Amino acid sequence: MMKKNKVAAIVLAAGQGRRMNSSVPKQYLVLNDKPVLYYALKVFEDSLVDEIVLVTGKNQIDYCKENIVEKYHFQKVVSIVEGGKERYDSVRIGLNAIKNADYVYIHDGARPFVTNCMIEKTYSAVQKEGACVVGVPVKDTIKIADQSDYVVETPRREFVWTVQTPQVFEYQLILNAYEKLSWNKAADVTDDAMVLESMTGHKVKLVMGSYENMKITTPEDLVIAEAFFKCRHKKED
Ligand SMILES: Nc1ccn([C@@H]2O[C@H](COP(=O)(O)OP(=O)(O)OP(=O)(O)O)[C@@H](O)[C@H]2O)c(=O)n1
Ligand SMILES: C[C@](O)(CO)[C@H](O)COP(=O)(O)O
Repeated sequence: MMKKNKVAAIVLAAGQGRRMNSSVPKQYLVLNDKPVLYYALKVFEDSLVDEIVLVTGKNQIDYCKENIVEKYHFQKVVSIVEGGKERYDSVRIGLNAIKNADYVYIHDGARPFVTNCMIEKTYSAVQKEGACVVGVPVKDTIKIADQSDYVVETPRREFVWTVQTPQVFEYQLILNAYEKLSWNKAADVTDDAMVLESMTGHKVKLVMGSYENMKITTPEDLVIAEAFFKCRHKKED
């Protein structure tokens, strides 16, 4: 693939994993013999991305440097920075840590099943569209509810996707959007595309991801993720 642009990736690992309910933050839990965070870093390390900014939790920089970045020889990790209270704070810190980039990938360190194919597909899309996110069409029927749990709307399923990461943007575009984000709007933010949509109105293209590209969020997700790895090994045998 031809590439002359400068491409950066922010890998987020500064969350506390409250829903995982584990004393060790979920990004460091062991999955198939390696820390959860290893898998996303490995895919970005071996991809078209030029440099990676790793965003970690408070007092975790040295731990990550020794036990992940140096141990697994991730040479594209050019900086490790301490994240913020919410995901959007960590993204903003990550964006500011990038010195020079045309495009930026933003990825949850808690999503170990990102693939090189997703990275390449989104790279093609972002050069054309300026902003794209990986996602999958929903399989269930979705209901929009009111505050008392009564259904107020059933959107047509063919138009409903769940979105994942990576979310990929022209660097300056997403940086400007995050700079505009005020604290009262930030409270509702659950992904990066939403910041761009609400702050600039820029269109965001959906790119087909995979149903495997799950986020490790609650304890049962680890069981499912282990099963995915077992399945992969079986296929390789
Ligand atoms: N302040 C935060 C919060 C989240 N994240 C990262 O964003 C990704 C997605 O967030 P989520 O799954 O919500 O992680 P946690 O915040 O750790 O989980 P919880 O909401 O259950 O506490 C994770 O890779 C997480 O480490 C981050 O870098 N900084
Ligand atoms: C960005 C994200 O992974 C897209 O699905 C998700 O919205 C993160 O949400 P979380 O509440 O921080 O897990």
